[in-house]
Amino acid sequence: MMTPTNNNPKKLLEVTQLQKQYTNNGATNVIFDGLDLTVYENEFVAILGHSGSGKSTLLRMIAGLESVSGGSIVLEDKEIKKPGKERMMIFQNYALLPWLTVFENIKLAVDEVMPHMSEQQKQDHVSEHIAMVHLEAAANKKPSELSGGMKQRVGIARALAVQPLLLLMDEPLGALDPFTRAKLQDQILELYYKRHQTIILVTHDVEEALLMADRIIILKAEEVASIGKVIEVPFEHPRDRVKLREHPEFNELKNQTLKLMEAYFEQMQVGS
Ligand SMILES: Nc1ncnc2c1ncn2[C@@H]1O[C@H](COP(=O)(O)OP(=O)(O)OP(=O)(O)O)[C@@H](O)[C@H]1O
Repeated sequence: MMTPTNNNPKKLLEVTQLQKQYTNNGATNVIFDGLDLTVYENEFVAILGHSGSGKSTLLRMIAGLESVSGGSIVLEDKEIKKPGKERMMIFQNYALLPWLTVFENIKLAVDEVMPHMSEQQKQDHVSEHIAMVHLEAAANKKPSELSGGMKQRVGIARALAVQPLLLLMDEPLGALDPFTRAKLQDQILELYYKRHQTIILVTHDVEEALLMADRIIILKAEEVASIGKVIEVPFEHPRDRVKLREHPEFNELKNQTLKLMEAYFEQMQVGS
């Protein structure tokens, strides 16, 4: 695990003096004006912030789905200009192809990024990832036959099958009921431990961020969006949600974070 005590963590992603603005009908809306952020290898970073604080815009720029207006985003010495297979994004709305089965949805991604593998190797690779998210029994089902939680597990399996350097998750569990959500949080953590996957997770949920992340970046939006606070989450991995919820430090940190976000929200209301 990437922990604050790791002596010499390797930088994976460097966001430097990032600027982003949108111009619509001649009016310019500046979202970021000089944001800096470093993410280290094998780190789990959560980006928290209220609606409109720029979380999705930042993640989409890291994914290469959105252009930057200034500054740079560099992944392992390579500047990000467009989407690439070393960064996989998981969306809230699953983004599965409805006419393909679970197996075929994942296979499509594998075919695209692993052309050097034999057909048998690719099929084994897909099966292995289906097993990883415990969906063996649903391998030949279409997305319409699956629950929301199952669809999201397909999305996770598909993203991990591509073996990205960086996994980007934009509110991936936002549409799920609390129990399915908790189960998937645990499964994502399990994959994080097994694969040493570097992850950036965008979420509104303070408890989710504290339960999962090594470090939490809280965005605030006044005139422009910026990093309001960085929290190094002090709890050892692997984490147990039941024990953590009873931990006084967990509750203290949760309350402090909520208060801070409320204050940022108030400031935004005043500014807008
Ligand atoms: N295509 C666009 N054109 C103009 N402004 C945009 C565009 N996309 C986003 N914005 C603006 O950028 C700001 C940040 O939006 P963003 O969606 O990144 O916030 P967010 O924190 O992800 O919000 P939410 O939690 O509601 O998803 C908002 O003020 C939004 O209006």
